[in-house]
Parts: sequence; C-alpha cells; structure tokens
Amino acid sequence: MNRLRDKEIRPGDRWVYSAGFNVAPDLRDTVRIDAELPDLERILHAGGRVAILSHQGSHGDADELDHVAAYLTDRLGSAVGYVRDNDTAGAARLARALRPGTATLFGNTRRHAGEQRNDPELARRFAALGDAVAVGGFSKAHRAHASNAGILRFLPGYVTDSVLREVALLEPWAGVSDRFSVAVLGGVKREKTVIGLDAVSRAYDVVVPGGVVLNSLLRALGHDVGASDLGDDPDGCLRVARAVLGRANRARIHIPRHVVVTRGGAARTVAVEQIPPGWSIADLVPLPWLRDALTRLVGDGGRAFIAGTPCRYAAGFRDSAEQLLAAFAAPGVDALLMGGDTIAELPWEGRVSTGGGAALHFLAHGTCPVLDAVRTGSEGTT
Ligand SMILES: Nc1ncnc2c1ncn2[C@@H]1O[C@H](COP(=O)(O)OP(=O)(O)O)[C@@H](O)[C@H]1O
Ligand SMILES: O=C(OP(=O)(O)O)[C@H](O)COP(=O)(O)O
Repeated sequence: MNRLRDKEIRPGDRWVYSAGFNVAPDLRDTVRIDAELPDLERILHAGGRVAILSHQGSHGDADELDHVAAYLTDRLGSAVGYVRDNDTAGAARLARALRPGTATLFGNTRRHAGEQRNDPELARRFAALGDAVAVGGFSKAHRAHASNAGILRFLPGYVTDSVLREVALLEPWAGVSDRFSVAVLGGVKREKTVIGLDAVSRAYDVVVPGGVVLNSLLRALGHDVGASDLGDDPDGCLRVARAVLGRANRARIHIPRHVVVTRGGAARTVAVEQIPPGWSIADLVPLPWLRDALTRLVGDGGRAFIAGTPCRYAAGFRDSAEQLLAAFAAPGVDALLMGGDTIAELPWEGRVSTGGGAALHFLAHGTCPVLDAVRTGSEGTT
C-alpha cells in the first residue's frame, strides 16, 4: 500500500487530503482533527499545497465545517481558509491558486448525494482539487465514498500515518485471545450490531450490549421495547440479533433483567418484560455475573473495548458506563474506546481509536474498504 510517509513531497505539489473531521461544532472533542495534524504538517512543511476534503455527518443539522478551519488555523499556525464549494470549477481554481505551504478546507462532502453513492462523476470533480490524495480519515475507512475511494480512480492515493497508527493500535483487540476479553457495544449506529455484535460474540469472552445493540437483542427475544431507539436499520439489526442469539457463541452475552427507562423528564427502573409503551431505554442494570466478570478482567489483566456508549451518558444516565469504565481503567487492563461520540462523551484518559464503525470493520475483517481502495487504486468493494 502506498504510504504518505514514503512519498517525496516537493514545494508546490498539489495534494487533496481526505480527512475525517466529523466532530461536533462546539469542538468538545478534537481527537479526530488532532490525529491528522502531523500528516498535514508534513505536506505543508515540505511546501505542498493542500485541499482538504471532509464530511460533517451526524451532529444534528450541522452542515458546515468552518469551525474546523478555525481550529486548524490555530493548531497549524497558518491561516486555513474555508471554501463551501468543493466540486465546482471555482473550487478547483481556488485550489490551484493556493500558495506553497498552505491549506484550504473545502465544504462538507456529504452535501452531495453522490458522495455516499461513490458517484464517479463527483469523484472526478473532487479530483480536480489536486494531483495526489493523502488518504486520512480512519473514521470513514469503512465507507468507500467518492472523496476517499472513488477519487482514487483519478489520482494516486497514499495512506497517512494517522490511518496506519490506528490500524497498528487495533491489532491487539482483533481475533481470539487467551486474555480474558470484554467488549461493550452500544451507541446508535447499525455497525455496532451488524458488524460488531456479529464478529465479537464469536471472539470475546463477554459482550455487554447497550444502546441500539441491546434494544435489538431485546426485540429478538420477543420483548416490547416501547419507544426505545432502534437506529437507522432496525430490520437489519434485528436480523443479526436473532442470528447471534440463535447460534453458539464464544461470548457470554449480557442481557440485563432490568433497564432504566425514560419519558420526558421522568425515569424509572423496570424489568425488561415490562417496558411501558412510550418509554425508552436509557441505561442497563448490570447483573451480578457481569460484576464478577469485571472483577476477573481486572484480576487477570485482560483486554476490553467500548464501541458506542452503552447508555445515554450525556443525558445523565451513567451507572453502567461508570462501572465498566472503573474496571477498564484498572492497572493491567488493556482497554480502548472507539468512535466519535463515545470518546467525546465518556470520561476516559486511556487509549482511543477515532473510528467507531471503521474500527469494528477492521477488527471483524482485518481491513477496511478504503484501505483496499488505496491498495488497488480503485473505488473499493462496498
Ligand atoms: N439506549 C440508548 N438510546 C438512545 N441513544 C443511546 C442509547 N445508548 C447510547 N445512546 C447514544 O449513542 C450515541 C453514540 O452512538 P454512535 O454514534 O453509534 O457512537 P460513536 O459515534 O462513538 O461511534 C451517544 O450519543 C448516546 O447518547
Ligand atoms: O462518526 C463516524 O463514524 P462512527 O460514529 O462509527 O465513529 C464517521 O465520521 C463516519 O460517519 P458516518 O457513520 O455518518 O458515515
């Protein structure tokens, strides 16, 4: 795979930098931006000219990336412009007019329907912003889109150190280990269930579902989950939840007997068979065997990860997360938190991966579609 670190960069070279700057506009967490600074600096210090492409996806109505440009200006110590257009002749002109050693952030790639469809015409227009692509943005490495995979049909691609660091970081959490292994899968995105639950229940000793993963499993067990969040692919998650429950797994899957449910400002703890209509699950109550498993994790010095918050932590439902995090932070435990909102919301000083879905894809398959696209120089496979 072509690596940015091996590529000679000459003054004036024109680069597209495909980044994963999908962070909340309040910049409460900047890990995803900070991770890419050394690669950007390498190009800029060599006199390269950089057109940055990123998406802004899952933060309410946020559509602009100007907050990121302001932050980059601050961290890189030179003005990073912000241009809303990214696929027009005007955008290409501005990219060509960049001075050596400077960067401009172009607008949200997700504004185009063709980004997620990996439309070759959109990719061709993105490609007009440079002569080579630095493929960063590990958090979107599971998405073969126009700006990170399709564009490689038109320009040579070089994987960044930020991505290679994540791949190396994840290695110890892949596959079966003789270390006691605990995985927490929560949050709201489908990948936590359709990739994470499916793969990790075969490889880990304990799986603790929360969020949509738990809600899907409870549905698969025949429970009515009231108004609980079912995410963006309820049927797909239900199908995988049923399949996982219907087969033999290495993991013991923690299905709580009680959950905390909310409606409006009210909250109460109920049995999973008795979730009232209109109420939604906000947290789970750990069973005694899970507390024993966490004691073993600490005693044995095992490995653990959280991909997706297990509860609505930011809304104040914190009990399960605090018990899990206390064990994960113990000396001797190797624990990793993965994903944008997970890292932003949970109090954690330890190791993190900027990818949620991407990290799970990598753990499940040993690669990601965008890494494959850099290898083959085409648009990837999914
Ligand atoms: N039971 C739940 N119901 C609704 N939302 C939940 C629940 N548990 C967790 N969440 C939400 O999931 C979000 C994180 O989901 P996700 O986007 O999948 O994670 P990440 O960005 O880390 O990959 C958090 O903002 C949290 O509030
Ligand atoms: O936030 C992201 O992924 P994550 O929530 O799986 O960590 C990435 O920016 C990918 O976003 P997407 O899941 O909207 O394609």
